[in-house]
Amino acid sequence: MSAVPPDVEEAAEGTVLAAEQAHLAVSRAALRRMREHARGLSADMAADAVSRDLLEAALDRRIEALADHPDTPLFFGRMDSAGGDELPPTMYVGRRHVHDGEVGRPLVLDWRAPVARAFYQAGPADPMGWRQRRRFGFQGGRLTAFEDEPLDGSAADAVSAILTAEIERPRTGPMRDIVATIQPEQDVIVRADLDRTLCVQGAPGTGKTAVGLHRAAYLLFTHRERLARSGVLIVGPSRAFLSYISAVLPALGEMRVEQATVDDLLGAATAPEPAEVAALKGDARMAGVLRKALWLHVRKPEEGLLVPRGAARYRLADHEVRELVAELRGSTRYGSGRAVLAQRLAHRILVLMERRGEAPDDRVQDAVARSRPVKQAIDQVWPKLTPEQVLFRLLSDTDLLAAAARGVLDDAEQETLRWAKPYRSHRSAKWTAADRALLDELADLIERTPSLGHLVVDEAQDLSAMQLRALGRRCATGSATVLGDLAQGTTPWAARSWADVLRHLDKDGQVTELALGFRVPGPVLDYAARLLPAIAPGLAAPRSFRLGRDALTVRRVPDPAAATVAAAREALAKEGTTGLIVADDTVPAHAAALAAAGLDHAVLGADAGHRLLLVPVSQAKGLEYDHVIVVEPAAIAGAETAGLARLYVALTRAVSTLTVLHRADLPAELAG
Ligand SMILES: Nc1ncnc2c1ncn2[C@@H]1O[C@H](COP(=O)(O)OP(=O)(O)OP(=O)(O)O)[C@@H](O)[C@H]1O
Repeated sequence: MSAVPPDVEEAAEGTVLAAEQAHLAVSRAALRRMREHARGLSADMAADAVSRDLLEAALDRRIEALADHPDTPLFFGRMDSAGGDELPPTMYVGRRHVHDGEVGRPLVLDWRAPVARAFYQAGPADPMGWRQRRRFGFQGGRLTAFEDEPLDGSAADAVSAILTAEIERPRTGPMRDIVATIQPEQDVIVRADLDRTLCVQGAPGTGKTAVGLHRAAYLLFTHRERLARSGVLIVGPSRAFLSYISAVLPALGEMRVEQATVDDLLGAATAPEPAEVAALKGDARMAGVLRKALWLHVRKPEEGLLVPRGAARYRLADHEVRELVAELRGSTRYGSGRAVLAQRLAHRILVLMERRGEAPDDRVQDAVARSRPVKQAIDQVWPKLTPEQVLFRLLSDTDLLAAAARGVLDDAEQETLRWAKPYRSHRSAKWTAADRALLDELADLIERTPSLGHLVVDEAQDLSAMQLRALGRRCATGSATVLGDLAQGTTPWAARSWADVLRHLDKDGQVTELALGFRVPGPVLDYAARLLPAIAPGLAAPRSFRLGRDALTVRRVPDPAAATVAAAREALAKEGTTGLIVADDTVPAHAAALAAAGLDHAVLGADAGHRLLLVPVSQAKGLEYDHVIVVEPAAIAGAETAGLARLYVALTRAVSTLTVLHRADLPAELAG
């Protein structure tokens, strides 16, 4: 076979590139027309004012979604078919459908369309009817390169340069979507059916968060109507994390997905508490204790019921009331039980009326159910309660706690739970993070919590059984994508197995693993992995996609403060962001040192616009920076029970370089 001369090859490539640029220009013009068309649509055809408002809002969203962002490529891939009848000869894959208005010819297909799956999944083992995959390289919005991959197995097993460039690109701001480079094993998770709950274990930087967000976008596209009604929620570990990921879904055209921390959902803590108390309150056994505590408030009726109606008086004997209460006790939500009991009592009275020859209808039953004697009887037997009242009593009333916890918690555990200094009332009580999950459990025992269509839970390893139950009931009729890493668990109640997590969520789910890291360079990941035998002995050491030969520097320094300033200055001279991760209690000292040295910086959370961020280690989870400086690992490891796991999180935030500075000896597990 004769080789094609380089200049001829270059010219041919130039022609192909020009043709692709022309297709981009045509697609952009078509998108502009689609947007103009949407602008021209009127909401006036709506039947009434409410429908008009809804339609107007939908049109506004449509117009917004059709905006052409000059910096994001409209398509990033192309597939050429192998010639069968079922597939189009060519398909361009991009962030949204773009079609030619006149004939409706598709110019770009949304990456979430079923046919577009081939762009991510087709390979020599299964070309799925396609002959070739083409990836495009962009600079800003300009198409500058392309790369072809035959799907018949004739290509050398080379790694795509465009993919490598995308993964190695310096990070400059909030997280970006990965829609152009989703990997086959990630795509399987992204496109899993809506009714499947998936649990993804993955080492740092394997793309769990990215996959969770793309799955939300995929599900919203594929089940638009159903999920528009029931809703999708992303739950993340901190506000800083949510702000970091906040741009991803809007970039994929999904403007209306809720994002929340567990605190946002359950309420923030107003009091701290020792780890061992928190761990016990987070234990799944508390669900049974709370249930019992609540139902212990239903008293055995000692009296019958007397209902006067006009001149007549109707009487139910005490045993009849007892029977009705016993039937209902524990078989309904506590709150609805009150209403049902009122109706059943009223019904019995109605039967008495009929026996006396009256002909009462439903309205009479309702009136009796709402009458004063019935209300009084119910308030006595089945009192109205708030979650706060019940938890207040449980944590302050030794007898109630003993009765509710009998056979479940031993004496020492009951002692641990009880407030050492009880509050004066449920109104003045301060609640801890663990209490918030208990209150949520009680709220659900009283009134059913509404369920969403899908929940994405990130950093799920950090949630207690009781918090997981709170999330599980928020997707009781839906499904969940559960993401996390058992090695990064830092809470007193961190999960030890995903089977446990799924059980607490009350979901039948499948556990899968992502094994290839896209963030952390190989040498840095290997270094951090020295901690794994101590923090998660069951997990295999992660692999990295990235070589990053000079990525790791570990330096013992006589003056950490000065060395930190020097390292920060050095990092700032390079491209991208720098995260200076330090033990929480040393943040003010480091901030002062950076300010004194005149280095522009912000403490994480205060302001997103700075290239140098000072990060309290407790806030680092889920985040990433091009350059990371970790100061005094021993201080981080020594500050809390799960200190080594916290250190593992800190050491795995770097995209390009990690510098570890220490004066004290490194923790033995890391020293190697
Ligand atoms: N297929 C991919 N193509 C390009 N970039 C990717 C891909 N998968 C992951 N990344 C990038 O790798 C980085 C890490 O991804 P992500 O934050 O989702 O990982 P994670 O598993 O959630 O990490 P952690 O456990 O540390 O929170 C991100 O910058 C993400 O954009």
